[in-house]
Amino acid sequence: MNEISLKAYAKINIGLDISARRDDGYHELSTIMQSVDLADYITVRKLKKSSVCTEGYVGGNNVRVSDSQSGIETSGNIYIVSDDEGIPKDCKNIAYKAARLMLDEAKRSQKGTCFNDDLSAIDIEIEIKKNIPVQAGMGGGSADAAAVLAGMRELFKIQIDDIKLQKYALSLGADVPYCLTGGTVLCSGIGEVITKLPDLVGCGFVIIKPFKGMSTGEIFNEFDKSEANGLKTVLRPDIYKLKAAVIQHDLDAVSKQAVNVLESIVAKRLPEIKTIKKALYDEGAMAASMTGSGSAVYGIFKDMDTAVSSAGRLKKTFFLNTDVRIISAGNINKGWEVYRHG
Ligand SMILES: C[C@@](CO)(OP(=O)(O)O)[C@H](O)COP(=O)(O)OP(=O)(O)OC[C@H]1O[C@@H](n2ccc(N)nc2=O)[C@H](O)[C@@H]1O
Ligand SMILES: Nc1ncnc2c1ncn2[C@@H]1O[C@H](COP(=O)(O)OP(=O)(O)O)[C@@H](O)[C@H]1O
Repeated sequence: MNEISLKAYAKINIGLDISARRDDGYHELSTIMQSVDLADYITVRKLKKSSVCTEGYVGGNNVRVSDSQSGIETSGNIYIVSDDEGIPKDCKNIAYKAARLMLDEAKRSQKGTCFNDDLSAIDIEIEIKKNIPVQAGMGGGSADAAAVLAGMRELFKIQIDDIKLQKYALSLGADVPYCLTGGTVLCSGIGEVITKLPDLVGCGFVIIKPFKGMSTGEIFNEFDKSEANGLKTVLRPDIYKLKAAVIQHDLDAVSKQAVNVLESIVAKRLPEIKTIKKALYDEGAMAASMTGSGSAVYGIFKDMDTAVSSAGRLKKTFFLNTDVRIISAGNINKGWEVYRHG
């Protein structure tokens, strides 16, 4: 097998509460995470060293940059190729970091075995076809990283268990362990304590992403400042009620708890959040809330057909000639899946 292709699914946060700030700056949170059927397409490819183009090679819309440009100690080049001009193509790409961990792991586990690949003779190309909006609170980069971890384990037949893979995932970012698991899940800790819940079936989502994205770190910083100034967000979800509602498949009760404590912070910077929520409610959404640290907002609709027709109407009417992206999506019970071996 020379390559593996995977879908890396986006997530939304249904309800997000923050309980504490840890000494390392991370925040303890509670949130229901839900995978949605909007995916980046990831291909991990083995390349013979000689077949690799020179550093900084530009082909079509794709840019390849080798990690030797990053100045870090490396063994084996990793190339990021993407149709999205906005995401990093070097060691700053989280998919790159995942590939580096797994390539090193492959080399360690190859020692003393009769493995087919001569790892010193190959480079890795990670191709990312981006569909998940960036800086949306939809975990796009985290999903890409999780797919690379899972894909490389299979491609190189690396003998590591799920526990170690989850550890690697957490070292990459707070959302990555969830993206390895996917589906309907209660996440706590900084995101790594994962409790599987029954699939939230039946409903549909309309997701609206304003043109401007949000940096997760900046939003958590502002949240801290707002607390310090006595502006503590008053609207909080009751996560216990939310969890119970998911278990009972009670979509009305789920909708009542779809509240995100980071939303008011982002809405101060982006007035569009309020406008988008109103438009979703006017369309009959059972709830409308920002996902993660923003800037995308989702509406919960009673079924997928209603979500699709509402998204169509919003595109043609309220948001016509407006710089927002409108997506209708259903839920899915996984974070990633392999769709091709090559
Ligand atoms: C807020 C959430 C909710 O699902 O989603 P996004 O909006 O990013 O999609 C996540 O907790 C984001 O997870 P992730 O995007 O992986 O965060 P990381 O890269 O690990 O951290 C980026 C920065 O966010 C802050 N951070 C992140 C997670 C967390 N529980 N507490 C934090 O304080 C830290 O300042 C950190 O430096
Ligand atoms: N594979 C990737 N896909 C998207 N963004 C990436 C990727 N690798 C690194 N990034 C950087 O991570 C930041 C956060 O991106 P993203 O994962 O979309 O955030 P969020 O989870 O908040 O939606 C972006 O500013 C982007 O430059």
